[in-house]
Amino acid sequence: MWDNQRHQDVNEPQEAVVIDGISELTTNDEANGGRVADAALVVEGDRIAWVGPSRAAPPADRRVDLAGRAVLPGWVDSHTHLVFAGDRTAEFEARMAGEPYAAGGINVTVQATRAASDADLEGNIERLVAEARRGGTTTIETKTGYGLTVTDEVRAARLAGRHADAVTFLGAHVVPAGADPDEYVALVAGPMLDAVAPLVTAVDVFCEVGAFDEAATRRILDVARARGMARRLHGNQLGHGPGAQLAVEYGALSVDHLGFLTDDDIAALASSWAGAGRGTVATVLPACDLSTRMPLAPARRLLDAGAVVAIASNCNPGTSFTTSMAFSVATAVLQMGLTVQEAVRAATLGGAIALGMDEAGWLDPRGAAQPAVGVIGPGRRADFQVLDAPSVTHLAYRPGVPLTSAVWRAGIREV
Ligand SMILES: N=CN[C@@H](CCC(=O)O)C(=O)O
Ligand SMILES: [Zn+2]
Repeated sequence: MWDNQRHQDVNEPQEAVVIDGISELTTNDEANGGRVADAALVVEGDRIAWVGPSRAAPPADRRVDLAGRAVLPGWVDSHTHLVFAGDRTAEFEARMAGEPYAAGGINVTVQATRAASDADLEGNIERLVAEARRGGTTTIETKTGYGLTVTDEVRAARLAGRHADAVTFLGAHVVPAGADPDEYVALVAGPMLDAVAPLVTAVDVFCEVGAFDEAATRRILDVARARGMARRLHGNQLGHGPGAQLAVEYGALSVDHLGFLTDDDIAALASSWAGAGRGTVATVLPACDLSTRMPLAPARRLLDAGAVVAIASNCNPGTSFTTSMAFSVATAVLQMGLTVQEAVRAATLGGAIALGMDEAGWLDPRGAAQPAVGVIGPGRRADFQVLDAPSVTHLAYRPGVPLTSAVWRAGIREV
């Protein structure tokens, strides 16, 4: 029977642990059609060593019996903003009373974040990463963007890099209160980017009315591309804009939000995957769409057109104060028209593709090369979650119920 004790010895070199009694194993691996019934898997060190039907499981040093529970990859949350202080409860209450969301609220968090100590900021990141882990998240990206001075953005990147698997530079979040817009864009694309570059893995711009227009977005993306840095965009969140098309043009890893897309935008995102290289992932943020009372991103149309879709939490104090990927998945199923399997894939492998972590050798913020994530298959990082349910269908069938009962990351049971 599955016990709830943490297994401290799992990461001993080459110890083989067979996880057996899996009613349904979601692998995201084409080698087995993405799913294996009555399955087992073997963990060795920090990797998956074997996956297959229970009856064929090889001998191992230790056996864990899941007694008919479902296993799936750990969530890969490819979009969060965890480096902040303060909260925006009052703004949320006003929104629920009918006020529209406006990007200007970001400056409220900027003031609180600048005033906070390193210890307070780091404690907040740690708490939120731990909360995400309890909910099944094994890989998490986070962004700067509530500092908006060279010193504060560097501090955010440094603190984020101690706890997140990927750190994105979002100096181009909004123009800080009192700053000249042109001068601020020059600062972001110049000295600020120079200072944060060693600490981050990608550059992001909030391309939206009230944040950065097309010309400013191009200016920053041109510099990021010339430096060989990965690009991503916040786009098409508050209205239709050029974000999705710019993301494809600049070969961005992802464009995120996407509540306002034309057929042409959807076609561009889909056709970005037509060639041999990587395209741009369409990342939808269901919890944010609900919390801002904005239109839901057209995830169904994106998938039908052939786009690669990711689901992320967008955890931040303004538009989406949740780390729950399970809630995001359930919402994508119940409100956006995805099947459970599509939503689970988007929240695991989709996120890994959006972060460039679906292939081995990606570098974490400490500079260590990591095995691929998002798939449960031989050689992949041993990141997976156990549900207190017989299938992933229960994630949407029983919405709001905390079904994740164990979480393994890099071969270690952490929850
Ligand atoms: N859209 C831009 N940035 C965040 C919101 C940040 C905030 O309101 O504090 C987002 O992804 O939703
Ligand atoms: Zn965001």
